[in-house]
Amino acid sequence: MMKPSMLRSLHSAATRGASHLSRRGYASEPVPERKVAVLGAAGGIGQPLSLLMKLNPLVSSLSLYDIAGTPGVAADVSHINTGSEVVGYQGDEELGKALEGADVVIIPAGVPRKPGMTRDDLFNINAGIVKTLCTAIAKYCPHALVNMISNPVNSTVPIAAEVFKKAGTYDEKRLFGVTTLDVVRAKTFYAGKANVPVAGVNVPVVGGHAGITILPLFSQATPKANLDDDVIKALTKRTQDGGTEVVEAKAGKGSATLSMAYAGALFADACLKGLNGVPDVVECSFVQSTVTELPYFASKVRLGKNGVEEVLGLGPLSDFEQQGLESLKPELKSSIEKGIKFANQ
Ligand SMILES: NC(=O)C1=CN([C@@H]2O[C@H](COP(=O)(O)OP(=O)(O)OC[C@H]3O[C@@H](n4cnc5c(N)ncnc54)[C@H](O)[C@@H]3O)[C@@H](O)[C@H]2O)C=CC1
Ligand SMILES: O=C([O-])CC(=O)C(=O)O
Repeated sequence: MMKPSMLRSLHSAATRGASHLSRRGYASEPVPERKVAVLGAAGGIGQPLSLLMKLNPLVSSLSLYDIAGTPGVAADVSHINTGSEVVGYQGDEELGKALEGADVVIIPAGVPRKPGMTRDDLFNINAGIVKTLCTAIAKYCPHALVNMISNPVNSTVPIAAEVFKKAGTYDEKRLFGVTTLDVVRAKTFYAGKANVPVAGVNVPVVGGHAGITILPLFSQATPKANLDDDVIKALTKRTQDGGTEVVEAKAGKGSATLSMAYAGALFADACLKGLNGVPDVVECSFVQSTVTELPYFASKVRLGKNGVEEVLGLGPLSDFEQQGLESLKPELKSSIEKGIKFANQ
């Protein structure tokens, strides 16, 4: 995955004038041409995410789509002196062109929460947006890896799967709910309490992406720290409520955008590395799963040339985590079923 140090090296590459980086990896190996499409590119997440993807040397073509505002965002981002070509597409009639030939499609299109709302309160608007966009993906780039950011992720991923199944293009290896922000938060909060440098911290986060369905596994966090049970409980709650913390702080002006753009860029980078054959790329993601009895579940996933290479198991859980796992299942199950039902109406 893209480490913070890599963002620094991307920045210095960009400031050196890195046109050659679109075709060359870090070890001077030629890397394949890759098209990445961002759907919702003019939004709060979409804009900084487009910027970060423009800095990624694994991207050769960056396609920025939204219902409005993309000409400006694309013109702006295109002036950055990295190698990728940037094209903006606006409105339904340009969606096909935006998607054609895409290797990775990132979807941050949809409305964000306001204080007092749950992610599920976004369902009525975002479910329809995701359904429309996935119908076009099935038509124009059926083999792309789809990175779903739009909430409620616990329902939008099943919606996408059903749309792809109906179109006859579903491949469970290619559909991902982006839960990377939960991991990013868990790492940050853990490093603070454990008093260790955050750059070396790892924390798996499993389950789903809403409230108690977000289950950080601090018992597996590295480096190990002897944190008291009440500290682990507080860290777990803060990770579960991380999105709400930002929604409240923004006081009606939306939800996490900058940290989400960072997390989305990390996950897309991991997908590109996997596609390019880089070994041992492992990230947590909400995918089709047999890890529990639920059909979709977030856990560590090994990424490869076809997307998901292996869905990894949960590993040993503490009693507290085991309880958290049992408590999250009913909510996650009903969010998944809601998505499936909507897509088949
Ligand atoms: N998975 C995660 O961890 C996170 C997910 N989110 C979710 O990401 C979504 C976007 O959040 P923001 O960027 O803050 O919202 P925003 O409102 O700032 O941007 C959304 C963008 O989507 C565009 N859009 C709407 N309908 C569209 C369509 N049919 N096709 C293409 N674009 C369309 C809008 O024009 C807008 O530019 C929300 O659903 C939010 O809840 C936010 C943070 C974290
Ligand atoms: O909380 C929200 O609505 C946005 C989100 O998913 C997050 O920040 O984790």
